[in-house]
Amino acid sequence: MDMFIVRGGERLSGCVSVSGAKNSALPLMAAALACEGETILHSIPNLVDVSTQAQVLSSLGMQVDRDDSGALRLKTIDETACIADYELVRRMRASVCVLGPLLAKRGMACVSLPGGCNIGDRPIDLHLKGLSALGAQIRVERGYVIARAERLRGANIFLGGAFGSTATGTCNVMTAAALAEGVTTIESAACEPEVVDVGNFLNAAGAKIEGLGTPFLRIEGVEALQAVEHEVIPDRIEVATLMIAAAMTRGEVRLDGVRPDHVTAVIEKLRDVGVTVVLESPDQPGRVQSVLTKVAGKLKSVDCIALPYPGIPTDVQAQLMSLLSGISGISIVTDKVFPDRFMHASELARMGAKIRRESASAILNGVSRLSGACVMASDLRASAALVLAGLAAEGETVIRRIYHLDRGYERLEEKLIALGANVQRVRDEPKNMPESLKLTDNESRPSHSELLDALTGPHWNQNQSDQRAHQSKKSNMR
Ligand SMILES: CC(=O)N[C@H]1[C@@H](OP(=O)(O)OP(=O)(O)OC[C@H]2O[C@@H](n3ccc(=O)[nH]c3=O)[C@H](O)[C@@H]2O)O[C@H](CO)[C@@H](O)[C@@H]1O
Ligand SMILES: C=C(OP(=O)(O)O)C(=O)O
Repeated sequence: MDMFIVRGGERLSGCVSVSGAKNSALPLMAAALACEGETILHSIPNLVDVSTQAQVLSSLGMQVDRDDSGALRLKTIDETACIADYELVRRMRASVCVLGPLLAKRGMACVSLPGGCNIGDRPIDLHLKGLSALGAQIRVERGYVIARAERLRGANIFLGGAFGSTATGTCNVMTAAALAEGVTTIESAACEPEVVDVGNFLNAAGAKIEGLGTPFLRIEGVEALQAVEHEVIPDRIEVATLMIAAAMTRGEVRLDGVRPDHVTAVIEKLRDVGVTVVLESPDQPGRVQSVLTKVAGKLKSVDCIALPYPGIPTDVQAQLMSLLSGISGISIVTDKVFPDRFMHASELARMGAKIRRESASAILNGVSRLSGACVMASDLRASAALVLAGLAAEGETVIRRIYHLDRGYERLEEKLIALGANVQRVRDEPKNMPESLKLTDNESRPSHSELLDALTGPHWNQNQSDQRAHQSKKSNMR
């Protein structure tokens, strides 16, 4: 297992390019199951999740190769397979996206209930509701969704749940409906750009989907989909993460290959905080372009709420919390998509953040500077939030269980290093722990002497007699 050692305090500056979107790439790969011929996907990021999805698809009879240009080529060579095994599917959420295409194309599917980031309740009832409405017979047995259908038939489907719509669920139902007989309408469809990307891919392959990007989709089923070549959209979550990294280090960073209209809510929030964000072509936000993020003056605390698109993405909530933890004043961060997605709060607290949880919100009392510590990544975006906190913190931060990060960011540390950050990837072994975080018993805690220094050091507002008392206590303790 690897860990990161981040030495904080470097101001990020320079330019990096954004990778293709993970949350587009994965359902797109699954949608290739529904097509005849060879699908070619460009700008698929090189991620652990992408190789897991490739393994899921190989187990379902697809040949998946990366060619010399970096494009992913996917072709069905055996249509008889229909079991997506627990061992693979448990590793990530998007593997459930094979369910709709399998049912529509092969008439049967046996797919393990999916895994994914541990960010709260993640049922798939809406996926199953939509596919059942299309005429599939579905049972959940021993951890698997077992589904059959002769020919799916169009239906009117409402995909809204308690916390909005479902992104992967919309991809599943939309792909199945594209090959169903007759017309399907989906109300409360997810509007996320990644869902639109999958819809555009299906339309290029011959599907008839109207209303993409709105909550109402009308899908006229077709007999077959013909494989096409497709370019994955830029990763808006990576864009937001790097913009926040620039803000937290008071840096100046240009990102190439951004769709600004996919991150409008984040840009607006950063501007509220006092960050300057300059678009290359402000009159054409729907065009892929460069975006400059820089900080000149003082930053201020703000409240923010993670919502379904076009709101602030829940996948950026942790990174924003990291930013706001280090800005003086009170900020309230609320997550209306995953109300329990606050695993990063206790780790940020190790770095000095003052955070109080209240149901779906975290109340932050921003500190002037976070301090380096040894922290544990709990999920993908929590990992990113901790890396950002480490960049801004005083001293060294060790982030363990960085494998979460590798699921969803392509070469993040390389990009940060290119921008001037001091980040090192090392094996998670006691010998690699930096001196500042080492203890004699090889645990990653500060030494007793450092703790005593903190108790008696100059950071206190003490009168002289208090200081003398602390000093004498310190010598007794030694
Ligand atoms: C691979 C992928 O694309 N992952 C993204 C996708 O996850 P994913 O598609 O799993 O997330 P959903 O959009 O389905 O979940 C949104 C909300 O709906 C609820 N829900 C979902 C499905 C369902 O059948 N029933 C139900 O109640 C969820 O618990 C959650 O509260 O969208 C999330 C929300 O933007 C992002 O955080 C994930 O990064
Ligand atoms: C939650 C995420 O991923 P997944 O849905 O694959 O768990 C994410 O990308 O932040």
